[in-house]
Amino acid sequence: MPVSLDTYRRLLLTYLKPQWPRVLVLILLLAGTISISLINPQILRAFVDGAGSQSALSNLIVIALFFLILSVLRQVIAIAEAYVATDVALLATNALRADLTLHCLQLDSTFHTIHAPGELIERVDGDVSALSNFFSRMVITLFGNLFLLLGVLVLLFLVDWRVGLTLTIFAACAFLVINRLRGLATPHWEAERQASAELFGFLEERLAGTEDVRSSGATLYMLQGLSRHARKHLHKLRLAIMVNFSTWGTVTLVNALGRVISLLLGAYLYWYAGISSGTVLLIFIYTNTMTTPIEQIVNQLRELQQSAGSIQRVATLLEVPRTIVDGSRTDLPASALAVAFEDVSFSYAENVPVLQHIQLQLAPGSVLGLLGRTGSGKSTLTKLLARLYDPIAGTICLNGIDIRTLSLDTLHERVGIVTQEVHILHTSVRNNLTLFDSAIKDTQVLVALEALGLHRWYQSLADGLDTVLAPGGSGLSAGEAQLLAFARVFLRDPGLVILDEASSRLDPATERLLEQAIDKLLEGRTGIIIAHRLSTVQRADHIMILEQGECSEYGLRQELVRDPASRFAQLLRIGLEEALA
Ligand SMILES: Nc1ncnc2c1ncn2[C@@H]1O[C@H](COP(=O)(O)OP(=O)(O)OP(=O)(O)O)[C@@H](O)[C@H]1O
Repeated sequence: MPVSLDTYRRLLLTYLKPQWPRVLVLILLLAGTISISLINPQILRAFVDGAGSQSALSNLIVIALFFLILSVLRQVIAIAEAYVATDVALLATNALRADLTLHCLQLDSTFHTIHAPGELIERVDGDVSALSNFFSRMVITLFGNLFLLLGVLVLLFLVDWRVGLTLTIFAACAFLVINRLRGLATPHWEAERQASAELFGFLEERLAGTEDVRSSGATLYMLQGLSRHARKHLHKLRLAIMVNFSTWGTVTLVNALGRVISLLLGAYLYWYAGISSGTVLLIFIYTNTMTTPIEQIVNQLRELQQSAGSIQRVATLLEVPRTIVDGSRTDLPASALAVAFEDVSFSYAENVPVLQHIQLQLAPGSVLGLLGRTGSGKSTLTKLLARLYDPIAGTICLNGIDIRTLSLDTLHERVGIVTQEVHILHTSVRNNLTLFDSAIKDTQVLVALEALGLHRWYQSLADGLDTVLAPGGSGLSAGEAQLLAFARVFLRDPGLVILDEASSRLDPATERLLEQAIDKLLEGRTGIIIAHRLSTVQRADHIMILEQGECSEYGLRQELVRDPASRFAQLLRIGLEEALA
């Protein structure tokens, strides 16, 4: 699909406008090189004609020196131009990269379910890098070359109108040919970048699951998949290069034709119109100078073709709307929060209900134990509270405020979630706990570690809070990783804590440590715990049992325990851990 001019315009305006002084310098430098390119052939003509008419040697030396100075100056300007252009490109691409990253982070979970992280990395990095030339040179060079071409044609008209007219017709024909070629390769480059993104997506996904791949003996299968993706990429790349190459070959032929025309014209006018040999040289050099901008324009168009794929994909990504609309209210209290679900229903896909008509009232400071078999919708219910998704019906309130009207920052500050899957970042312990919030002091971090029973672990660290943790937390036990996740939430001091208890069995000592940490975490806070263990369930004031997305039982734990007919009492009799397995 061709990229609309409006897309180009919007991207350029958004990312070049903030750095207009640099862009202005770049334009001035470009104007300098254009002027020198137009003046140099005139000097050469003066030299050749001067030599032909046996002008004084001193005159010729002055002309040669002038030519030399201008040539050096042109190089200096070219270096400055490259420097400023790189600056402009990096600033623009970094800003775009930051915008895309932010946009991806803000997109809802449905989007992230469809797009693998590797694919997004390729989008945010690969495609944006491919756009760097677009920002730094493409438009400026395109216009610069266009001006150079116009300047050459005007000067050729001044030499002789027949020369000017012939070469203008040639330039127009050359443009028509080139224009027809424009856009031919775009779909091929788009397909190439898509194949590249898929290759990266595949690699990322498989490398993230290295242990599973190895332990399940799927290495060969994975390599076959990799080779399939690599083959597809190679095929698309080859096709795109071949289409490009044919464009390029045609342009070279057109340029050679231009040189031949200028030589023939020069020879004709030398014999029949008496122009000087210097002027013949001038016509040839100007025609040469003219073929350069035509070639460069094609070059730029070629790169534009290449980047059109990236531009299209970046623009498409930026246009993916956020289904989760940010609210503006920030007036949640700093204390424990009341939670209410009013007839909430949700589904990931149409007509496949995952939660149906959920009613729930939790007073500030109380704890809900959420039970249910795997796939019953427990995690989904907690995701709705963090607004990773919005319900399709019903309302969720915190302290009587519909969470859709709350600012997402406030919501995420006041609702802390610990999932079973703890993401440990490859950075210092401090950063892992504060999540780069420099307002959190080291003393607070140490208090959190102490409170959650991690002080022994902390003392074993070689560099204290500066100790860098291995990527993915591979150096940590499951219990330690869970406790670190608790500490993260503890430091943010939320009013509601959601805890997806680890279902894996831990050794009794670690389990005790986790129990104490959970107590500490819930102190003075409202809690929702997806519980797998009896000991955890016992700290809940309310119990909710989900079955296939519906609430099959909800009430005060003590009352449910006392009622032998209750589902909860049955679960306790069977044994919670066995019943929920
Ligand atoms: N991102 C998603 N896209 C589509 N369906 C999903 C998604 N996440 C979960 N589901 C489906 O929704 C249903 C409820 O899943 P959910 O993870 O909430 O259950 P759960 O009770 O928390 O299970 P578990 O105890 O195994 O974590 C399941 O059928 C699951 O397959």
